[in-house]
Amino acid sequence: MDFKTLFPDGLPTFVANMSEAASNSTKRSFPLESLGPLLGSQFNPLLKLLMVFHNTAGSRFGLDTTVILSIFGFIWAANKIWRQLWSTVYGLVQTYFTASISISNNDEMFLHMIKWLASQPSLVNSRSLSAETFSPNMWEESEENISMIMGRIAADGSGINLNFSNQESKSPPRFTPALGLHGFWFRSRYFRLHRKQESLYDDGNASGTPQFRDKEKLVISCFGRSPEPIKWLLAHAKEQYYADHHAKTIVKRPSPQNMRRFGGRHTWFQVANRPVRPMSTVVLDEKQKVQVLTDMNEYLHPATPRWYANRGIPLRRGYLFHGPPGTGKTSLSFALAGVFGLDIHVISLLDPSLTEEDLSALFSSLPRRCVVLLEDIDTAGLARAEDETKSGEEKKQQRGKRSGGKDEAKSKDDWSVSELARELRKQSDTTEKKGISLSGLLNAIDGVASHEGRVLIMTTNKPESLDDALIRPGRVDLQVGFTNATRQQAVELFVRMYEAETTGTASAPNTKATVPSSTPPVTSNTGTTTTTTEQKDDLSDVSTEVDDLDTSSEVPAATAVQSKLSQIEDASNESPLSRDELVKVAGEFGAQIPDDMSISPAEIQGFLLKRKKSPRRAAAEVGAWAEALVELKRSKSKVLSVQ
Ligand SMILES: Nc1ncnc2c1ncn2[C@@H]1O[C@H](COP(=O)(O)OP(=O)(O)OP(=O)(O)O)[C@@H](O)[C@H]1O
Repeated sequence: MDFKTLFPDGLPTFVANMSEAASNSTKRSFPLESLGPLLGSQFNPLLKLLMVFHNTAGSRFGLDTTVILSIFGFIWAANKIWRQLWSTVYGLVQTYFTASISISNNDEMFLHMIKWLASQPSLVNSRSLSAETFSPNMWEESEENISMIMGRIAADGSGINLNFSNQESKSPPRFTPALGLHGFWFRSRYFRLHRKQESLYDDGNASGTPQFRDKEKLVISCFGRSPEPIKWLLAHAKEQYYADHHAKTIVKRPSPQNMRRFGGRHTWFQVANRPVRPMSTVVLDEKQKVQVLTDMNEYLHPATPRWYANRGIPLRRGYLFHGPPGTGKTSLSFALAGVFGLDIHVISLLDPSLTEEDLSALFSSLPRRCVVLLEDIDTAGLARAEDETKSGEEKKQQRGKRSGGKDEAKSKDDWSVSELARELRKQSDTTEKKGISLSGLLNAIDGVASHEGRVLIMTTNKPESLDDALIRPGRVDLQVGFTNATRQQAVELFVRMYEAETTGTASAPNTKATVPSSTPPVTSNTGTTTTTTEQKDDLSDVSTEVDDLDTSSEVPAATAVQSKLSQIEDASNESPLSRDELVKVAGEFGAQIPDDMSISPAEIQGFLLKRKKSPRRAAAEVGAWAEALVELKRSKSKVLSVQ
């Protein structure tokens, strides 16, 4: 660096100038321009700007820029010191005067806390939020959404059909505190929430490619040396999460394979949260119902684990529900889960991604008490491994048969290309169809490391095709047989279908209706048929009016649609039946169901649903329908002539 150009008058003169400028505040002539060569040409514009500011501040406002710069410097230094001090004090307070609990997003507790935080107005109105799409399920539709849907008319121009095209637009996103620090009050206490995200190196995802995976964590802290207040908060959040649990049955299924690997709450995911199915809605022989209820109640009793342990019996209970399709096996499973307030975990053994290891992991991550439902166990293709089923001699014989009776097998060296290709295909087929073997399933349900406390329900349409090992006592403790509907059950289904409409109560019905001894010709019941024809006439009148509706403006049309809809409903509804009438019509209905039990409750329910507001019409039409259905089954056709 050329000091001569930098300090043409010599360094002492420069220093003297500097001190003169500093001491002479009236002149305010700090030689900023002399810094130019010192800083280099790239700082010239900045220096010029500073000089303009320096000159303006000095000449116009009488300010000394050195003082301003000193103030800024002081503020910066003070800020630095304050921050340092704050972080030291904060660290000390955090270490010695606060308690904290951290929750990983691998745990259910994370969901409880997030749901609770999302319901806190102070937090959802904060400036730093994270938004997520949140779709309420069928039973959580808001009033506002319902009226919005009711107000929209389908694009088919009918003027009466509802339109769901933008149903999602009205469900607001869910807001939760964003990543970072937040503070909130709960029961007069101040809590701090730190929502963190960490990236973890995951070396074996489903695709086999290593990658980074984000993992979230919530750290909740409060003042004081005891974590008790945080525990109360967590307990409260959990309570809120399960607030309506007594009225709902949570249905879970195994998570997708790439999630299952992470274990914990990622093993199972919730697919539904539906209202509890009342036991009374399952039409089944009362004795069987009571038997299974009592058995399960006894098993779930808090004293039972000790009783089992004292006798060295593993704490497991298994039920087999068998019977034709649509006879109520799944319905009873859900009703039982509802009665005992248990979650239901449904596993499909046909899931191609399910391995035996997965199955064991799924069983071992079940909650303490729950219902595990293995549906249609006969279709799962469970096979004993070849070694389990065949003796060595049998296998030898079979090999002999395969080689066409020749003793010496062809050496692999002698294979033709086509034989080689066939063998390779066979091998790849067997690897693809590996799935779950019988021993794999048995191991998962009652192996040494298997979960205790669960209730296992297996359903099947073909109990005779099940392996003896699967249904031996200890694995299946109680069998419940379901049959197609008897006449009496048809009566019960009928009463249950129309009861709410007639008496206003759907729960705890007391079906006193019985099938009359003689079958009355209800189809030729002229009174009923006349009513139906009249209703059809009414309906066509209303439809014509509805076609004339002006749908160009949405709001008046919405009101008009609602009023027309209620007119149509009124027209299709029959006059309400009194309790006695209902019992009588139900009896007439039941009497027309074939007594050879060839129709399932699901089929009867389907028939009634199509006439859900017309009990008399249902009773009038059931004879023809049942006849057509029986004929259809006999001819093995799939096309219904009467519905
Ligand atoms: N016994 C019954 N009581 C009341 N409703 C029944 C009964 N059986 C069937 N249903 C009705 O029929 C429908 C199908 O019943 P569900 O799924 O329970 O039959 P399933 O025996 O499990 O059939 P699948 O063997 O095909 O699985 C349900 O909507 C249910 O309400």
